[in-house]
Amino acid sequence: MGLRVSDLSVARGGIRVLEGLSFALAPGQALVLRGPNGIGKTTLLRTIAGLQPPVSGEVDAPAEALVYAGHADGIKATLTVRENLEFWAQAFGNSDISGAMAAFQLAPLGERPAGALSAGQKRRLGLARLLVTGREIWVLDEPTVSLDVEAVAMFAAAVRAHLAAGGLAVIATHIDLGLSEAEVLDVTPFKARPLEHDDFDGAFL
Ligand SMILES: Nc1ncnc2c1ncn2[C@@H]1O[C@H](COP(=O)(O)OP(=O)(O)OP(=O)(O)O)[C@@H](O)[C@H]1O
Repeated sequence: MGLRVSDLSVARGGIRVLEGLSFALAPGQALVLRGPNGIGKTTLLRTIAGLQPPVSGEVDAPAEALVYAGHADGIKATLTVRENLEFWAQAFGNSDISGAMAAFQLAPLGERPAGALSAGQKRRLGLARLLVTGREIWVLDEPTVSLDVEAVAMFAAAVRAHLAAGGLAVIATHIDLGLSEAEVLDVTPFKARPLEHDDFDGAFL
């Protein structure tokens, strides 16, 4: 089960931001997306995740194998850390949250309402959620925001374990995750050119 992106163009707010992107990932592979603020990484990830349609081109990935984690936490503030994970595990047809709790060292926070966590702790919970989904394709937008060095290492280890188990991941990040095995794609050269009018005069008439 892989992910293939072919000649993809994506738009935000009706304006094309990236065009002509192609890449393929096989099980066990990770791709890190780089590029300056506003270039279109979030837009690309949302398109890959099927949350918005492409302008043109194709994303070939089984939707039922994919999970997207974006900027919004999606954490239920009144549930405890443990209950949040149990809720998500159940939503994805799983029950065992122990691996996820351990990977992000959440046991000491298990009975705390998620609303009472710090930003970095919330992020750790949000990332732990990936593990309970059991899904193969992780599409992650800035997963390490608010994380300290130790938590970034937890995340990198979780990605590595995911890849070793035959998963794959596309990750937009500005920081070095220390994942030397990941391919890096700078999307800057794929910035969409301004639209050219076929009928230049017509635009003024
Ligand atoms: N709701 C919106 N309506 C219109 N344009 C938007 C909207 N949200 C973002 N944009 C614009 O779309 C472009 C692509 O944004 P996107 O969030 O995909 O970039 P990014 O590469 O993820 O940036 P960052 O590194 O800052 O997260 C930017 O120029 C941005 O200003």
